[in-house]
Amino acid sequence: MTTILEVQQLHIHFPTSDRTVRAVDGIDIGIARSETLAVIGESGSGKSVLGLAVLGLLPVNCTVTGSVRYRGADLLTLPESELEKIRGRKIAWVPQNPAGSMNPSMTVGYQIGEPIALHVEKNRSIVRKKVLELLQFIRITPPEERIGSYPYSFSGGMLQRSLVAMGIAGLPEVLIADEPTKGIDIINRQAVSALLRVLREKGITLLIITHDLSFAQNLADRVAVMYSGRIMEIRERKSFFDGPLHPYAKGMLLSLPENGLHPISGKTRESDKYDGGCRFRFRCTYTMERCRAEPPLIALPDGSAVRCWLYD
Ligand SMILES: Nc1ncnc2c1ncn2[C@@H]1O[C@H](COP(=O)(O)OP(=O)(O)OP(=O)(O)O)[C@@H](O)[C@H]1O
Ligand code: NI
Repeated sequence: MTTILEVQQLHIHFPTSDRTVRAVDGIDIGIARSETLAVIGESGSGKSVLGLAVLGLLPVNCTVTGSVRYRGADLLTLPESELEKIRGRKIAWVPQNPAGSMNPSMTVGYQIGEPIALHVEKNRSIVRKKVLELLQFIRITPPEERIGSYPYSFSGGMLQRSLVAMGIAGLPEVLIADEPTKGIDIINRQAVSALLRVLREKGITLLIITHDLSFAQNLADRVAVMYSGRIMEIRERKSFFDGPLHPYAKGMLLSLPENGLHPISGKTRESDKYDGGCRFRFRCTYTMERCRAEPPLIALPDGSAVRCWLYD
């Protein structure tokens, strides 16, 4: 098993006038080639910022330490000219907001073709042929009619699928999808899920950021649960959904409608987060004296890991 992406001791902080937002606060994670990893966790836990770090697309107003290695090169220190050779070509991404991510004044076909023309093939008629194939692949048909359409004439689900097509057009090794099922109906969710499954079968490494647990369950090989900038649990998919270990992860599954919609009480308060103890202890039903000290990510015999003193 080859590790294609290796995140080590990653910290991404946003200094603001009155405090520092620790969006990512000490993440270590290795992603194997052809693996599908789902990153789940509540809003603001740092999922998107982690995804942006892997793309070398972090905003300028943050401070970053640690490393994100792709085939040995640290994406955090590579010069922009080198990053440009990787981004879009080797590591591509499907952004979070389909409506805002397409240029309204250019046809969808042109926009899907751009990464191909940029990275793969200069010949316009070959590019067009590949765009037609991609439209067929994402089931936007008939492709010959749709290739000249503008984004306004597409539904949210069609736009989302088009973004997937743009993401894979440059034939990347790694695809990062940020909330690919957000705001689209069940039919389109299934379509996006089916698309990503085909990519997975082709051996593309997938990093899926999602709130949608059933989506993660359908697709992922492993699941990483983030809370307040840290990974609380990282497990093989089936064992995670059969029995999550971390109290936050347990709470998350119990809050699903099919499990009776029991919400996790309390919410993350900024002041609770960074006193050196476990970030979740203010909402946890198992809190003990020890939780005043932040638990390490405790490795378990089956290769999974959980950040909780209960498992020490
Ligand atoms: N450019 C920025 N400037 C300042 N703070 C930021 C910036 N981008 C993100 N943050 C902060 O970093 C934290 C993590 O944000 P992030 O977008 O990664 O969360 P998320 O887990 O993706 O949430 P969601 O599920 O809502 O997309 C949040 O507190 C957010 O406000
Ligand atoms: Ni996000």
